[in-house]
Amino acid sequence: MSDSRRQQRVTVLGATGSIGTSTLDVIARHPERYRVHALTAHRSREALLAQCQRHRPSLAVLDDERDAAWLRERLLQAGLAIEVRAGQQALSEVASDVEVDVVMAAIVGAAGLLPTLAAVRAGKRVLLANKEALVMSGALFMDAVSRHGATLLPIDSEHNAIYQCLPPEHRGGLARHGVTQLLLTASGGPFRGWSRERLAAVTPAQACAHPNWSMGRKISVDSATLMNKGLELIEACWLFDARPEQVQVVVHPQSVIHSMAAYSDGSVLAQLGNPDMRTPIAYGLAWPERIDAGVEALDLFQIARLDFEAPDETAFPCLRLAREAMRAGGTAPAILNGANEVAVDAFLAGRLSFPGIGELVGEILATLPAERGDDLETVLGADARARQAAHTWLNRG
Ligand SMILES: NC(=O)C1=CN([C@@H]2O[C@H](COP(=O)(O)OP(=O)(O)OC[C@H]3O[C@@H](n4cnc5c(N)ncnc54)[C@H](OP(=O)(O)O)[C@@H]3O)[C@@H](O)[C@H]2O)C=CC1
Ligand SMILES: CC(=O)[C@@H](O)[C@H](O)COP(=O)(O)O
Ligand SMILES: [Mn+2]
Repeated sequence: MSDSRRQQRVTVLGATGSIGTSTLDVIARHPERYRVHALTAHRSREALLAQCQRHRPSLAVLDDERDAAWLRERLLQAGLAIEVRAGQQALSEVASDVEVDVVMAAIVGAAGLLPTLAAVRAGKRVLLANKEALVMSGALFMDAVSRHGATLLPIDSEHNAIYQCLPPEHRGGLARHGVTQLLLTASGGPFRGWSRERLAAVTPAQACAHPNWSMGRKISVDSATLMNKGLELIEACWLFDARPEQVQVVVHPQSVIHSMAAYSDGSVLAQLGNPDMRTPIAYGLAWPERIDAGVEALDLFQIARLDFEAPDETAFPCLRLAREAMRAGGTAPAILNGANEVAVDAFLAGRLSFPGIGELVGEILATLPAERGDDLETVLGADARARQAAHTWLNRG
């Protein structure tokens, strides 16, 4: 086996989540190519124990020391020599470990920023699902990718699609490669076509019932508010060196076209496939090769039609707020993201209405001034201030 075909050692951050379990599914199909080095979870100790028994990593990480002690004990009883660590720092350690080749960044939210950056700074192949990390720290994240020679592969289905539709060396300005626009598809979520009035009474269960994708609760709510598309617009700007004006959001309810790139000669290249995250995950793991992902072949006769419409930014203001935050620059996207995470938690806990998510994020963006966001301390400070202001807004009389 040549060096490029040596077994790759993979750390999966957020292993117990939707992306994490899909990643392990793809890895298990190719034992000759991949070996699991480390698996991490926040609190799901039973799920992590089952994954350790199945995938036999060298290391496992949980947030709390008591959960870690519980896992250590169970692994010992099972006769498995797996080291268990606890806490935030341990996440960055297993992401940057010299023995690791590939890191799947699949922790949800801002909690993924430091371990993902640790993987980037260690020059790993980083498979980026955790879009919030890039949204928060855009310039410094992309700068770290260049400076440390990391290989960044987008896993978010739309960005993975665009990556596949662009020429291999696309950085340095889209225009140089004849690309005129990126067409970012959106399903429209479970409330596509609903009025603002009707949205007032929606429940967390309704918001989490995505029409096409099975995902974690936070991103499902983001899809329902269109904040997911807003975060993805910002993500696309950083990944592909695009201005917000160069990214057009196209509602496509079937989620079969995962996104497109338009060229100056009139060509539009699209990537299609069944809505199954194992496709972009397999692409990221194997790039530039292709491997079986266990995904059913696309049957166009069964799909029969593909529809397109413009997003409704009146009923769903979060997309506009994200675009404005990207235009404002600096720490504005970190403020948007921090406020949104607090708002989504409050909505899921029954403390905020669905339209309240956009209202809260809009209010925090309007009140907190954005600063230049060139260093990590400033980004983390903006995130903390946004969260504090959002909690104050929620607790107001
Ligand atoms: N699901 C999807 O199809 C897609 C997801 N993404 C992005 O991928 C990321 C993961 O999404 P998804 O898999 O749906 O999320 P899930 O909620 O399903 O999983 C999140 C994972 O992160 C862990 N986690 C949560 N909070 C923390 C924390 N504070 N510290 C450490 N680990 C933590 C969870 O552990 P535990 O189980 O213990 O809580 C779990 O393993 C998100 O950024 C999302 O936007 C992007 C495109 C598609
Ligand atoms: C699978 C994936 O990439 C999600 O981000 C998905 O795009 C969510 O669907 P929406 O288009 O509804 O936001
Ligand atoms: Mn997506």
